[in-house]
Amino acid sequence: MCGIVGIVAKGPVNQDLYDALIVLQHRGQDAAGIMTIDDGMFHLRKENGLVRDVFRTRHMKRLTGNVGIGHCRYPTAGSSSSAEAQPFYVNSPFGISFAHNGNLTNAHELQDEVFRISRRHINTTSDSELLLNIFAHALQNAASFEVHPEEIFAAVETVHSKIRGAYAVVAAIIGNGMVAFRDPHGIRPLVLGKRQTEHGDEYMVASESVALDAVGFHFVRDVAPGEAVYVNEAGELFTKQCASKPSCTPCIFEFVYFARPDSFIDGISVYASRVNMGRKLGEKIAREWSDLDIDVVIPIPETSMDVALQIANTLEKPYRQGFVKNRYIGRTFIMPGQTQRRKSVRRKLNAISSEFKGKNVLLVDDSIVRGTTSEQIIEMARESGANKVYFASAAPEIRFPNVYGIDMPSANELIAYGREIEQIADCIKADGLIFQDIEDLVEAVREENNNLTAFETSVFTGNYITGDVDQAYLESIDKARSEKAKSAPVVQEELSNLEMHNMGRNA
Ligand SMILES: O=P(O)(O)OC[C@H]1O[C@H](OP(=O)(O)OP(=O)(O)O)[C@H](O)[C@@H]1O
Ligand SMILES: NC(=O)CC[C@H](N)C(=O)O
Ligand SMILES: [Mg+2]
Repeated sequence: MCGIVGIVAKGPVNQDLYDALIVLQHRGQDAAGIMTIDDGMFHLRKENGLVRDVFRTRHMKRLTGNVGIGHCRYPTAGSSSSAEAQPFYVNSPFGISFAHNGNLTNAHELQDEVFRISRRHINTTSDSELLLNIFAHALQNAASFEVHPEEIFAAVETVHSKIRGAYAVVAAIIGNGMVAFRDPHGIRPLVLGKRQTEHGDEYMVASESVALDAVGFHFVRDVAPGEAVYVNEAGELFTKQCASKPSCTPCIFEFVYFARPDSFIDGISVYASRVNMGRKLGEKIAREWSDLDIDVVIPIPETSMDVALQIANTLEKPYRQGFVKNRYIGRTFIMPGQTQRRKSVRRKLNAISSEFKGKNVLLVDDSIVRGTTSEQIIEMARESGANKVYFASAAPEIRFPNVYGIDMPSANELIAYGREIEQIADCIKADGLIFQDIEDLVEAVREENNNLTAFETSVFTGNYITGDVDQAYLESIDKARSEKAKSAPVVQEELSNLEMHNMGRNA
């Protein structure tokens, strides 16, 4: 997952973009970037690292201008070279900078077309750079220097017709303004916000509504699946549905894990959906484990806390904080390699022994993906003297790779792949293990907005909403992006890709 943001304001946007990226940090910890437009020039700073480390005062001072976009990255395609940090940039037409959350499923086929037909060179292995070039080529024939909104929307229509996969995009065009659009299935989230000033209205788009809150924009609405939003430099807003058959099927994993609880996605409070998940799972535990003597419910910080509290309420059992999270360590799951992920669990979480000693504990997590966290946490609970250790997951068993912006390319790496629940329990050494049912998960989220009829649930069901994902594609991403592939020497070479960054005229 990545975080994207874009602002067209009446004054400098650098600080607001930075503050928005800080609250979107949970969506991508590998790299961050901001590109602003000032006086017909782009100013760019992007680098590997957390937002707070990438931007120093000297960079912020150079990021001048009233229009800009930002990105924090969690790679799902290409390499983790800083050259693939975003925003990306092309010089033609006009000069376009571009940031993308999601993952394309037909990037490979398009690569050849972009070179042979569009005569455009892609200098990285990033699917986002490819997407930018498809958009740029579609806009190439705009009639005048000042692009008409209809020309922007026609370019987005072309993008929709060529691209498959998940994409929430924001772009800034020199001399024109900001464009944002969302894929026709609405897999990745995107919201529109507005701020009124004495000089006129300012607009902002962001991956999550929490970014609007952080910088004082009020939430206007979600960008609809397939829709494009264009704000010109004068601050006028234009919108158009650019997909022929849009449908709203957001990624359910946003609600399970990715998004912050204080965000709203497609009319759904992420927090409320997690409370509902806790209630549903609590009811299942009460039904199926009525004979178990659970003394205490303990969350595995941070994301599962809202779920665990509701499970405790439903079971009428005490809720206790048995693990303390080190506030300076980021999310484990979105770290780039398994070695780093394994090491970080114990650095990040420490047990309060008194909460475990002699007790039958029910540990709760939002999901079990590779089993990195659950296995170590159960070991820690036992070292702290727990009697029995039961484990509950607010998401069902994850058995299928993700192709839409979550870096889970390889079924073999998923602990539930090819295993029944008892076997998974054996692997993580739990005395009992229970998963949410998929119907209950969907219902928990849908309860908050009945207008949504379906979600992107492929990691649980193997049904990919875009309908174009076959075994050959899954094998190709497994080959390219599995842990084994990532540790192969070829990736090291890839890291030395030309790191073509552009700091603008004043660099
Ligand atoms: O089975 P695994 O492969 O370990 O993945 C699942 C775990 O990873 C995530 O936590 P993470 O530490 O990323 O973030 P959090 O602090 O938001 O819970 C998630 O909340 C689970 O705890
Ligand atoms: N997680 C994401 O949204 C990733 C965006 C893009 N596919 C990249 O790898 O950079
Ligand atoms: Mg977690």
